[in-house]
Amino acid sequence: MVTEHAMDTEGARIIDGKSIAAAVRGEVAQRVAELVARGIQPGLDVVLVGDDPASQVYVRNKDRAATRAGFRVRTHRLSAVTSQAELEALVDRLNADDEVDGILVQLPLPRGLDSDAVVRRLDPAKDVDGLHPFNVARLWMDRPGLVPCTPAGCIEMLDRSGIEIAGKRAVVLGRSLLVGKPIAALLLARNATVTICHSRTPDPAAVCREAQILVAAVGRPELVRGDWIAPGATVLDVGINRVETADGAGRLVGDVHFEEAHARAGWVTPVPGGVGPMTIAMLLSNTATAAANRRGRTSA
Ligand SMILES: NC(=O)C1=CN([C@@H]2O[C@H](COP(=O)(O)OP(=O)(O)OC[C@H]3O[C@@H](n4cnc5c(N)ncnc54)[C@H](OP(=O)(O)O)[C@@H]3O)[C@@H](O)[C@H]2O)C=CC1
Ligand SMILES: Nc1nc(=O)c2c([nH]1)NC[C@@H]1CN(c3ccc(C(=O)N[C@@H](CCC(=O)O)C(=O)O)cc3)C=[N+]21
Ligand SMILES: [Mg+2]
Repeated sequence: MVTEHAMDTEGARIIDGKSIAAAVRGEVAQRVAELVARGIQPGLDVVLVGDDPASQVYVRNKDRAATRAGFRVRTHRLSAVTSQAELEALVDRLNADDEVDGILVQLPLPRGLDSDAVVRRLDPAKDVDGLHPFNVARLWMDRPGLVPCTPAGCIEMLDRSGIEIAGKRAVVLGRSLLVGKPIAALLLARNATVTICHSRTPDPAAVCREAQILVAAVGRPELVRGDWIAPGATVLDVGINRVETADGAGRLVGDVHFEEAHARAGWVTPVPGGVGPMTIAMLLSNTATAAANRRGRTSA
């Protein structure tokens, strides 16, 4: 196997999402500075309904990163009892506002709200999460569009770590519209042979053991154990799970048991400090792209 040399007694190499994300954010800041020099102030509006814990982590880190990269950022915090009509009215308002380049509606929405209807209502040109059916179709057609941030971040981490995708066997655990499916589409577009596992897959451990690239996006703390991982494989851990600790403080863990993965894999992403920071960097990149596309590249 190509990656065998990477596995030695010291364990897997860590893919440092934090530092790769910092490099991406630096490049985005440059693009933002160019827009600002043309009199364009790119703006990102985030909608958070209720108090999903993973969304709270996202909002906290995203606001600061976006501001530092030169964006105008606004977070609309709505109560968990917001109605569908109120939420859609906000989306309409943001669609119509020319100062808004990117709109991100945090998922999952609280019970009773129809996220599909909300996402369909977004202006696809402002859909920096890449979830509108237009952008989903573009993704599966291998045409450039706004690509979901976490999947785009996973590919960026592989590329910037020099990990080959073409010809590899890839297994994606999870089939959500936000993460699992778009990651599978991007790996497929890059000529990996892709298998998708989900909650009805018999013996997912056996399927995962076939993977040269394994992406875990299930939202199950440390589901993936060492014996799910082929020696030398690349393991990307998308999971963001808050678990209780004895001192009551709680801590963040991924969908992969990090120590066991580290002992077997060739490359592994940590949680925190792995895929999460990349999601934010790619969100900023998408917002800069949306701003450049919307406001015209030739006007200056
Ligand atoms: N790092 C980051 O930037 C981001 C992290 N996340 C995190 O990633 C995780 C996944 O998010 P998301 O995709 O939105 O979650 P969803 O809950 O929408 O999807 C989970 C998927 O995992 C599958 N699944 C659940 N349990 C198992 C199991 N035991 N074995 C196999 N498959 C299983 C489900 O299968 P089925 O379809 O059959 O129900 C489903 O397809 C969460 O921890 C989330 O917080 C999310 C976005 C960004
Ligand atoms: N429409 C939508 N798009 C999303 O992309 C989306 C979403 N809804 N809902 C919630 C999930 C979760 N998510 C995270 C992104 C970054 C971190 C992140 O920054 N993590 C850091 C922070 C760690 C910390 O603060 O302790 C890390 O992993 O190192 C976390 C979680 C995006 N999501
Ligand atoms: Mg995303």
